[in-house]
Amino acid sequence: MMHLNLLRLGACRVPSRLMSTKSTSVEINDKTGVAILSMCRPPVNSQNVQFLRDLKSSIYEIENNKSRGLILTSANSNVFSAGLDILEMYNADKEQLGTLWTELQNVWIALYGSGLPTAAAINGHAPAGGCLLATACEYRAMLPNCVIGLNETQLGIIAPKWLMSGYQNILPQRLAERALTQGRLFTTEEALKAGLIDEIVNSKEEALEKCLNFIGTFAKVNPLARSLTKLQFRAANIKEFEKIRQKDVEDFVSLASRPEVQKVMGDYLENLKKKSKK
Ligand SMILES: CCCCCC/C=C\CC(=O)SCCNC(=O)CCNC(=O)[C@H](O)C(C)(C)COP(=O)(O)OP(=O)(O)OC[C@H]1O[C@@H](n2cnc3c(N)ncnc32)[C@H](O)[C@@H]1OP(=O)(O)O
Repeated sequence: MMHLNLLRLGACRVPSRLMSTKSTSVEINDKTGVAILSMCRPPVNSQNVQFLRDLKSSIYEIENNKSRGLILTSANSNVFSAGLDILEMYNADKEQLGTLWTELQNVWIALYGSGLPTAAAINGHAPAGGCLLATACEYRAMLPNCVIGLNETQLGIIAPKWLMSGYQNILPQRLAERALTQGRLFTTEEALKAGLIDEIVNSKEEALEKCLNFIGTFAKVNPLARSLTKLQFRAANIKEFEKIRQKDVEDFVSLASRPEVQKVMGDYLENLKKKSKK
């Protein structure tokens, strides 16, 4: 069914502009002005340095092109994003770890601090860094039988405060604290109940349609007023992040390079590989 807001945005088959990088592709519908940013780094959109750089440049390109909104999704059929590429954290030297973390920060601030309406069409699993991207957006529609959450404590690592901002924007404090300390991954159904996602959908197409509808709710709102209002809500988290940005990289490098943390990562990787061979 074609929804009212979709009609307001004039969604129909119209020419689209395409832009792409090695691991992202962007389609901007000329009529709606809404950009669909697809992550395409098979098999699981794990976030290595190049992928994060591509994502950042696509986000800024969409912002600079004066798109009407941004929908983040995955070109992979069952994973939105598996989070940071553990292969790039395991046995990495301090410089590599610092670069990876800096690029993750850059992507987060580009998305969380975007003035555009942002929505995530979560068409697959979204653990850790995948959840980070989804919760940086303003709206989430997700497919059933998937998981989403910040499971860092299960890897022996700690999500810094800025990384928790998405959770804190969305979940009640008590629930956010419990989920983070447990390293809990929510099923789609649990995520809806907790308020971590907005809707459950049956297909990627429906997820995109719901996201487009969400963006359509702003069709009659002045874009600058909307954007400044959004950023006022996010200003305290952004300011706090900018204050600790450099130290946060140092903390990550120091923690991630500890032998006991490297051992947990190595074991975790091995289990992932064993599981995928079954
Ligand atoms: C020190 C301070 C740090 C602070 C905070 C850190 C912030 C973010 C941290 C992170 O993002 S850490 C990454 C955490 N990610 C995960 O725990 C997810 C792990 N992956 C999975 O659970 C599953 O892969 C999946 C996403 C549910 C998908 O399952 P599926 O069955 O579809 O695919 P698999 O067979 O498991 O995997 C295919 C293939 O990909 C490899 N792989 C999966 N995830 C990662 C990853 N994150 N990094 C690198 N590689 C990954 C997996 O090993 C398989 O490889 P092959 O065996 O085929 O070679």
